[in-house]
Amino acid sequence: MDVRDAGFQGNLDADQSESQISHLALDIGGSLIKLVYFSRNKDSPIDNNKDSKDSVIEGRLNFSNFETSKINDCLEFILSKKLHLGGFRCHEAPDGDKILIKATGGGAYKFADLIKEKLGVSIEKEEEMDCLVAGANFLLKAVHQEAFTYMDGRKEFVHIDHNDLYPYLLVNIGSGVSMIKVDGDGKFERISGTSVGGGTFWGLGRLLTNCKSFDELLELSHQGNNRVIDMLVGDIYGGLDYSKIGLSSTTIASSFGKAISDNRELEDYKPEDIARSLLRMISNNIGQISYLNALRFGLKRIFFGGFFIRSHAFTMDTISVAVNFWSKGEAKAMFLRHEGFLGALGAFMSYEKCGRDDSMAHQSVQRYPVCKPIVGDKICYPLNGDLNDNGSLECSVYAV
Ligand SMILES: Nc1ncnc2c1ncn2[C@@H]1O[C@H](COP(=O)(O)OP(=O)(O)O)[C@@H](O)[C@H]1O
Ligand SMILES: CC(C)(COP(=O)(O)O)[C@@H](O)C(=O)NCCC(=O)O
Repeated sequence: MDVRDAGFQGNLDADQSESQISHLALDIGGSLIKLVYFSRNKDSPIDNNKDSKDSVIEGRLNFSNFETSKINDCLEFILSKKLHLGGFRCHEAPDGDKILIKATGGGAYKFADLIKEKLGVSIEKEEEMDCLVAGANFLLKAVHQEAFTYMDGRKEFVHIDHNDLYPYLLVNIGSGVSMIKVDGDGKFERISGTSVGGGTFWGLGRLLTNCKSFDELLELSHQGNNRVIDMLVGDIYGGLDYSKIGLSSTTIASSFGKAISDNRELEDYKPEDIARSLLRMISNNIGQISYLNALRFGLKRIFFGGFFIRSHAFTMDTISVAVNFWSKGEAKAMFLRHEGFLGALGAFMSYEKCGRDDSMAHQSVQRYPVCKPIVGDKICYPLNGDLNDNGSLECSVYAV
């Protein structure tokens, strides 16, 4: 994809018509459905010259998400914007299966029949790990200032040397957590995972604090103080560091450890403090397991994705501190601006395979431009903290 200039914008303009939208891809996970679709700029002509290798269509990649439990709202959204027409056509298929939409994640299996019934299109399933890796590689190669470090409240963009990107560890924190060693385009191995992930934080957090939304839980954690519930080294060592083994008095010795000794009930704790301890416990644990897996394979760079992160300062800070602490400063935690959309982007990129399929190349050439990452073009992003919700990425796609 030739990303010439990019910025995050709102959703589609109201007057964008169906003919301007193509390539809908879905990632239907345990918690959230992620959508990526391309919308052509109104003034960008569709180039029907199928012999040309260089026809460029300018437009935007749009990103949206819905809770998986509200899949019907998502399908209504797709219908209202006619996004379901942005699939690819398979002439050999029986009538009802002629339009196929790329989808990945467990929900591509679980909801295939519902989608067929409600949208009248079929799902072409793409493997989840393939998509995560393809999405991450695309972002790291094609989008300037995609990756950044976050430590002590400071965000620093990381220059990615395309000739020295691999190997790296990709940690996707969704409902559960997958850890993938990436060695190249399409070359990877899922080396580990843990069931203590984003679903755990949201599930336990909802039960313990009674909050009604994930954002409310994050907001609570922002205001809380984990020291009220966590048992610190200093609580055990009379306010002292345990310097012989490198633990300062403020290190958490036992997450939620004070809750056992206090004779206090759940309602005696502030929801803010519970949310803070929980977020810290889960982020710390993921950071530590990630580092141990990086160590197993000698990987120095760890990229974190998944909607759990939500560009949340405290989450990123905790993960970074854990990686830094355990690696003694050797390994680096890096985050991705499109953190939650790796799988959906990977499914989106897989439309390229359709363009290369001889049996339908003709139709694909004319109707469905194919994205080809082209590295090195500069993109300028507005730097604010709220880029990943329904933002869009301006780009050009090459029709092949
Ligand atoms: N609005 C939200 N509703 C629910 N969970 C959210 C929301 N925003 C972020 N999350 C977090 O993101 C996690 C899901 O991340 P995601 O990468 O979409 O995984 P999955 O593919 O399993 O749905 C949730 O478990 C939760 O921790
Ligand atoms: C099963 C999953 C790949 C599904 O992906 P998700 O919907 O959580 O993004 C993921 O939840 C996971 O890797 N869980 C951890 C399982 C384990 O290795 O213990």
